[in-house]
Amino acid sequence: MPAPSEKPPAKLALEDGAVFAGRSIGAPGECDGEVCFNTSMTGYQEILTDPSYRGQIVTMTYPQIGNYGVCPDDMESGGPKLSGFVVREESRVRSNFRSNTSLGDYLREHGVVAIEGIDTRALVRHIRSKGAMRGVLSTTDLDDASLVAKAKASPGLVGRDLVQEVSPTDSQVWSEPLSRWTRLDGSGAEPFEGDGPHVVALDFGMKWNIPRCLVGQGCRVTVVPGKTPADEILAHKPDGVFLSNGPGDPEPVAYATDTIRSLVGQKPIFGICLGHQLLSLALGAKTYKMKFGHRGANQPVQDLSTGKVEITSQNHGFAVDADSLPDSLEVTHLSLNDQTVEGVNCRTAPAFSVQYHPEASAGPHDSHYLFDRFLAMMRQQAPA
Ligand SMILES: NC(=O)CC[C@H](N)C(=O)O
Repeated sequence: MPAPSEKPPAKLALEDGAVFAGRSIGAPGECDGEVCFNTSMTGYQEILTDPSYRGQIVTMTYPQIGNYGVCPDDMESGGPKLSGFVVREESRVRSNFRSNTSLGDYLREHGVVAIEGIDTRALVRHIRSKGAMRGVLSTTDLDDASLVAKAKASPGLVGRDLVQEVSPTDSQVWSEPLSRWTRLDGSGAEPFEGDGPHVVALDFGMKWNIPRCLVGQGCRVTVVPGKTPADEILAHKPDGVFLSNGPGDPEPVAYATDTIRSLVGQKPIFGICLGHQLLSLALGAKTYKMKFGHRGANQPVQDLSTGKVEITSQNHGFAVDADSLPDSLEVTHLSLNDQTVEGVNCRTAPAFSVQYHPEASAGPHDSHYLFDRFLAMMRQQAPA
């Protein structure tokens, strides 16, 4: 790894004129996107490859990133999906028998523009007080005025369908189980096609740990593109339909809300994150853009049905508006940080969803029980 003095200069500029100068730790080039921050201490690899970060420049609040390298087992998709990456300091050493490459080499290999050496605390305080902002990260243009102009011209997230950039074009049967490093019982990880309830997963940019968890529950899992219409989904004869996470604003993904609306009541449905927002929209609720969102592995959520608090992994910048819920939807989970909606249940049909990530990766496993709830719902609805 090059010494800090040998790393080329890089700059991050925000649309409001703030500019942060640092050093490049990734590929040469320039990217734009919404600048957000994640408070996880670990999980940078899962964050880099989570397709929900499409269109975003992610800042890690934890000050040193890269310490445990990059491991082939910890991918959440086929490669980085975000726009750019910001850290306080890239670790000079990587120490992990599971890793096969360093963070910097991985970023360069995949063309990710990334910066270190900026005051990430100042950047995060800026975004927290002023709200999420568009930005530009560059190693090729270091002129402040030019960068700020480019940040202002960046399209942002609102009103764009980013799902189509990360959703697959073909269906596949999923057989990869949880890696043995994340299995709660520590057992091996041979490919496995479950013989339990058949789940058709609508992939809007799905994190791979979700189908791994479903297979871990014994489910047979068929992953289909996010644009798959209802009749094609039903032709797979599913016992349940899963709605995945995914990037950007849920409102423009109208083809998915139409599909979901016609599936509600026909099959048990479980949605995570974007899937939760799309289910809520399909049933008549509204979504809105949050000031700076929830991203981290330490977000407290209360399950209102049990009163229990779970610490959750989250990544979202939009949310379901509690005041817009139709009578058919009830709030089941609340954020204890800001009282926003974290889960809903349909009163009239077997369908529920959460705004956070029970598949963890990275993050705590407190919410894994939601996969059990989905399994129980499918078993209950199955014809005798
Ligand atoms: N992880 C997700 O599915 C994110 C959902 C949506 N893109 C948001 O930012 O709110």
